[in-house]
Amino acid sequence: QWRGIIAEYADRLPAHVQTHVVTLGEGGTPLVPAPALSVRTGANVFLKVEGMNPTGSFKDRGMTTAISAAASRGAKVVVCASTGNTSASAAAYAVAAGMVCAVLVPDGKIAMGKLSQAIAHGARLLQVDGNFDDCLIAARKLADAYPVELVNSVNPDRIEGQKTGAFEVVDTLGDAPDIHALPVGNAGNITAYWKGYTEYAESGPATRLPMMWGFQAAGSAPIVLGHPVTFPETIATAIRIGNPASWAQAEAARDTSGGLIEAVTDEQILAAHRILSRECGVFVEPASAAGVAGILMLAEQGRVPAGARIVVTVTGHGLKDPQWALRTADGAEVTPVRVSADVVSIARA
Ligand SMILES: Cc1ncc(COP(=O)(O)O)c(/C=C/C(=O)C(=O)O)c1O
Repeated sequence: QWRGIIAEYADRLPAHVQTHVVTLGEGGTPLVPAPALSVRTGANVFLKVEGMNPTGSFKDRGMTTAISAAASRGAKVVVCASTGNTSASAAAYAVAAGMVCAVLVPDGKIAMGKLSQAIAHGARLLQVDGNFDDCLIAARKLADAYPVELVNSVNPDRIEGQKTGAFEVVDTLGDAPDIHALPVGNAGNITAYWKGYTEYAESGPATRLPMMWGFQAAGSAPIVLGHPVTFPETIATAIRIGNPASWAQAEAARDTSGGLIEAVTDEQILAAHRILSRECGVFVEPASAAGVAGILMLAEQGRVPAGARIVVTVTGHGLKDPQWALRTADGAEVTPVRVSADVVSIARA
């Protein structure tokens, strides 16, 4: 029985997250071979399916550690800014910890699945008339002015939890991959994976380090452009972030690993989203497909080393934002059937 990432990686996590453990069994997510992507890229591609976490995204890895640390300090209220998944996760773990949770989300720019989670868990929802970046400024002010814990990825306990994704990849594959690709929004996740890979290489069991390949949405690509984006725009609302909190750390991961951070268009994201569901059997929300869009783009440019072992983190479940499957479906095949009819012959037709 998987015991959650704090118990499974206790020797790799700080003591202060272990005195009062709050867990929903996060982590231990599937590493799925993706032959359809291997054929398309000429590499050997695996998907780290983070939608299989308790609240449907990788955020749970960092929330178990951040909320556990807050609980050990006797916190009663947690607050976070979010494009949706952080708030869904914070709301669930706050309930598990018996805490009150306040979330600040950009008005009208949060996917329904995520909003439903925050509401279901009884979070205090503050819809900010602005973007995620405005929400984060407000959340920081709240945490400065009141005795509430800020659980955004500026909180180092979040990064500590999220680095376990890298540990699991190495524990499953036997070593680090040649390349690790993933979406980049607030840039906590690329920072966390790089931290995990370097720790596993320093003291073993990894014998090597991957290149980190991060991908931003073209309409919301501050790190690619080299300056903040005041009005970020992308259908991948989870990564619609113009001024990443972990900007410098993401650049360090890119440069130290000899990797890259580039942009993919919404069209490329939606094409990858569809390949994942129609050819790999993995249903993700749009932002989660950015890493796959990225390796497909680089393959088209002849920049994917032949036979390279690539792990792509797909970060959130498709049920978070189901409209993208419905809207782009090419007319779902619906055949009317009367119960009395000979269903077999109809199905065969
Ligand atoms: C599905 C999904 N994929 C990728 C990202 C980008 O990760 P970071 O680069 O670590 O920010 C997010 C981030 C979401 C939030 O930032 C939030 O929930 O506030 C996400 O939900």
